[in-house]
Amino acid sequence: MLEWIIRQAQIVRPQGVLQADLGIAEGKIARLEPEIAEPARQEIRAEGLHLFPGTIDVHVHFNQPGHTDWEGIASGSAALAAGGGTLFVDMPLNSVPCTLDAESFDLKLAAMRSLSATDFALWGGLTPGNLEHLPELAARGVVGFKAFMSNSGLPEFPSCDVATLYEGMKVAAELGLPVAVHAESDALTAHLTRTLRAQGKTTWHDYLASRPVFTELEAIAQALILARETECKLHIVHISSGSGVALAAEAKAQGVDVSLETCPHYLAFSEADLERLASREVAGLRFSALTKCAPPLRSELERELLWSQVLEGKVDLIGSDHSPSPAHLKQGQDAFAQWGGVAGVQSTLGVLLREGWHRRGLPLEAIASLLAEAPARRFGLEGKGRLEPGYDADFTLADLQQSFTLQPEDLFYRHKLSPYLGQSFIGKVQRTFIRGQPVFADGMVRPVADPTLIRPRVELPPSPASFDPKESP
Ligand SMILES: NC(=O)N[C@H]1NC(=O)NC1=O
Ligand SMILES: [Zn+2]
Ligand SMILES: [Zn+2]
Repeated sequence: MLEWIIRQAQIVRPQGVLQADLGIAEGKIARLEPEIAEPARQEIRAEGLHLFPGTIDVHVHFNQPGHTDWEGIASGSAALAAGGGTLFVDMPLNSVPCTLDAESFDLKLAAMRSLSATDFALWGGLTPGNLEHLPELAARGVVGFKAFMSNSGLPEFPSCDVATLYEGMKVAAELGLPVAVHAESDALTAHLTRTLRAQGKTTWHDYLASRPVFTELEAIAQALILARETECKLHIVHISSGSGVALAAEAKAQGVDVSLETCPHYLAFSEADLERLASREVAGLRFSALTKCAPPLRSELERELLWSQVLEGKVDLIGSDHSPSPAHLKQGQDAFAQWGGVAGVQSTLGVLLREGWHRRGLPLEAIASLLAEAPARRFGLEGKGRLEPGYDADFTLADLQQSFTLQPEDLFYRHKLSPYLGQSFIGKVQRTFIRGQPVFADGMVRPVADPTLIRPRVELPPSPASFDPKESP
C-alpha cells in the first residue's frame, strides 16, 4: 500500500509543470499519474499548491563541530527544510577542525548523523599541506574538494597558491572528483586591501573597492586554465558578476568541464541597494554588514547581466553560501573587520520566486533545475533531485498565491539575522518531505529519522587497457 498520496499539486520539473497525483512508498516516489485510484495510508489534498523537488544547497557553512555559536548543524539544516530544502553539502571550513583529512571528516560525519534534520553530503578541503589526504577523503565520500584562491579569513584554511591548485586538480582528476574554487585573486585583493587600509579607509564602499570585478575575473581565468590543463572537473562557487559568468561560460562552450554557481544575494541585491540602505538597521545590524560578503555585491549593471545569464541558462545552479555569524562579529564601523558572509539558506527559493519568476519571468522549470536536478547531476547525488518514480521522495509544497513578510521568528537560524528580514516574498513553503518523511509542516521542523550521508557516484576516467594475451593475434 502507498504510504502517502499528494493529490493534484502542480508538479514542477525541468521538463514542464503538470497537475498530478504523487504516490510514495518506502521513502521513494512510487507513482506519478494524472490520478491514482487506490487510497494511501495518508493523503494530502494539494490543489493550488506547487510541488517542487526538494532543493539541494551545495554551498552551506553550518560550522559544526567547533563554531556552533555561529550556526550549528541542527539549526542550519532545520532552516534549510523550512525553506524547502532536503539536502545540503557542507563546506570544509568554518568548522573546527576544517575537513582536511580522514579524522576531521569522521568527526563531522558523526555530528551530522546525530544532528541533521535533512540528508547531507560533505566537501573536503584542498589547501597547501593536505594533498596527500585527498584520496582518504574521496574514499570516505566527499563530493569534491574546495579551495580558496584568496584569503579565507581563517588561518586554519590557507589559500591555494597556483602550484598547489594545479597539483590538487591533478589528484582530484585521478579521483574523478571536482575541485570547487572560491575565485578571487589573492594577490590583487590583498594589494588593494592593504592600499586602502593604509589610507585609513574603512567604509563599506572602500571594502567593495578592495575586491572589484576584475579581481574575480583574474582568478576565474586562472582556474579555467588549470582545469583545462589537468582535465579536472571544476566548480566555480558564488560567481558574483555577469562578467564572471560570461568568462566561465565561454570556456565551457569550448569544452572545459566547468559548472557555474551563483548565490541569491548577488541576484537580490546590488551596490545600488547598499547606497540606499547601507545604514538601515535590521535586527540591530546595519544592512551593509548583513550583506557583507566575498566576493562583494556588484553594480546594478552586473546584477542585471547576471540575471540575463541565469535566464539564458548559463548558470548551472544556485547555492546559498549560508555563512552566518553572531551579531558581534558584524558590528563596528570598520567594514573590513566585519565578518563576511550572508545568512540565507532559508530564503533561496523565496528569492528565486520573487526576483526570478515574478519579476523577470524565470520559468518554474528553471528553478527545479537550478535548485535540484542540476546540483544532483553535477555532483553524482544518486536518487536525488528529480520528481520521477524510483527517486527519493524529497519535495516541498509551496503556495505561490501566498505572500509573506519575513520575520525573525520565521527564521530557524541560531541568530535571527538576515538581510532578507522585513522583505516580502511569494511562495510560502508549507511542507517539506525527505524520503517520504514529513520534516517541515505547520511551521515546525521534525528532523528526518535517519539523516544520511549521500556519497557521490564517481565516474573514473577510463584506465589504460591492460594487455590480454588471448586477444592478441
Ligand atoms: N569563511 C567563509 O564562510 N567565507 C565565505 N563568506 C563569504 O562572504 N565568502 C565566503 O567565501
Ligand atoms: Zn567563498
Ligand atoms: Zn562559502
